Amino acid sequence: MDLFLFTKSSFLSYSCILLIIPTIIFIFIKSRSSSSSSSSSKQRRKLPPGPNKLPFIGNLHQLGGPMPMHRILQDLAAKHGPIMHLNFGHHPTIIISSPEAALEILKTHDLVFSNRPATAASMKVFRKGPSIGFSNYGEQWRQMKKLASIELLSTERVKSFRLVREAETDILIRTIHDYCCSRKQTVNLSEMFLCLSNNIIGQVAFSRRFSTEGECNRSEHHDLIREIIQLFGEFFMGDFFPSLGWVDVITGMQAKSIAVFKRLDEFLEREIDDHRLSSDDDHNSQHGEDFVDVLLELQRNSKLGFPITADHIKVILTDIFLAGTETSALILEWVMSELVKDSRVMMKVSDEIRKVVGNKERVEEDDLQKLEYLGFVINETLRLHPPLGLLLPRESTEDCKISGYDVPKKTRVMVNAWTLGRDPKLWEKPDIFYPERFHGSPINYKGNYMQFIPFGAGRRICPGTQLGITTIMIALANVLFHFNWKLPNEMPGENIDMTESTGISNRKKSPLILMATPICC
Ligand code: HEM
Repeated sequence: MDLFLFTKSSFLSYSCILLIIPTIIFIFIKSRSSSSSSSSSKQRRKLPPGPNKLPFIGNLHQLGGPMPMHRILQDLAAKHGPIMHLNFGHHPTIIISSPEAALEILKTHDLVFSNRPATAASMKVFRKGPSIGFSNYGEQWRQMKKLASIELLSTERVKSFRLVREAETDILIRTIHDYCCSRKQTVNLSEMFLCLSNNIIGQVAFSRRFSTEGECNRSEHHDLIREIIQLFGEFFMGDFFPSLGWVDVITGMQAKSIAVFKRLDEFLEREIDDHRLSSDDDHNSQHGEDFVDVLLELQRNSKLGFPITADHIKVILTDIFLAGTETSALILEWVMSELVKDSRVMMKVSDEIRKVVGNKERVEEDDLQKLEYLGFVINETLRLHPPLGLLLPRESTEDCKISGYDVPKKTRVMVNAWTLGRDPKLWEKPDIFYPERFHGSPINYKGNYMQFIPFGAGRRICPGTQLGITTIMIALANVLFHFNWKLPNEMPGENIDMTESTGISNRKKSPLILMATPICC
């Protein structure tokens, strides 16, 4: 069977259509004929699949399309079972949708499945050094991940950026206030949340804001990050059919990724040079050291026992920007969408915050631990809307058995975290947004409960969990403390558009535009 989903056309310039279409038809015919010839040769040889062989479902050539990939794979899993063998182009891939198999991949055989398959985009963006998110497992990767986890994203370091998060949240609240009271306008929360998380990461990494206070206009940097993230979701022919990598030259995809990478490289180079040139006295950030300071200091004192080059520094900063900006913003977008849709939960969580914070001017980070229901609301959103529905793909380094099936070396694996979070065998009424389900439940997002793995699990688990969750909690608590929210034009909350976009991250398709009413006026 061939499952052809070929609907995304943005990357095709008109002149390339002439070339691409015959190529696709050729591949289609070739893959059909090879699958039918192999099945007829199987019949001829009368070789039924062995007991350990994972049945082959078909070829999936997903180039975007109207449905997000995690949904397509969920539909297929409902038909073919929770462990499927598909080919993505030339790459044998298994898709995991059961908690037992996920546990085997992410925990029991974590080491075997700790590689990341290289993609055209990752090779361009990370061509200079070992990326934490996209490199294969190995000594260099271990060093980089340890460096990020201990020196940049540790509990202590995350706490040290508290003033940054609180100050940026204040700016967000002032901006919303200005929109709804002075300008009498609706609020584009999607843009504002992206601005917020971009500025928090900008401050934490470089002591720099990327947009003017009061405006959420898109800065050059803002657009650059968005373009890189989009690049990871784009179709590169070479990723599916390595021998057809030349098609990416003709379609302009290769030039596009080189150009984006060059802009990123120049931007990082400037930031690092500025930090090198400015003495400690000049350095006037609100929180002491930023990530570039920490990395330059580690480079100078060689404390880590391995050399850190300028390229290492750039790669780590790129990882953090790519992984840390959009993820937090899109969770905030989904939480607010779910709350507007369900007035009961909106009221309950807002009441909790207002009761706990009382007469204070704002919610501070010390208040967050008292906001139990807010925590449940965030968990429930992460269950229904994990930003990376398929986590990040992995690849096996040796032959292995999963749920009794043979999985050969170099097989790609995708774990469908989105499906696991909505499995009716694992969750009661899974499609209902019901934060109370986390009350008294031991289930958390730390990678030990396979039905709930929004941050992944095992060696490749997200190292930015704490920074991400703290950013989300402080922003959300303040947005709910200061304002009441509803859809514009008296539209009932249940009419909100909850359609998901396609691409690598699970965003809302349409921006979240709401009416805010300040509590104090
Ligand atoms: C709050 C929202 C976030 C979510 C839901 C999230 C989710 C994820 C997921 C699912 C993965 C892949 C895990 C796997 O393959 O098992 C990942 C990896 C990663 N995340 Fe996050 N993330 C978030 C925030 C952040 C932040 C704020 C940072 C850094 C500032 C960050 C840095 C990374 C890095 C570097 C990796 C690659 C880890 C590796 O491959 O070893 N993330 N994240």
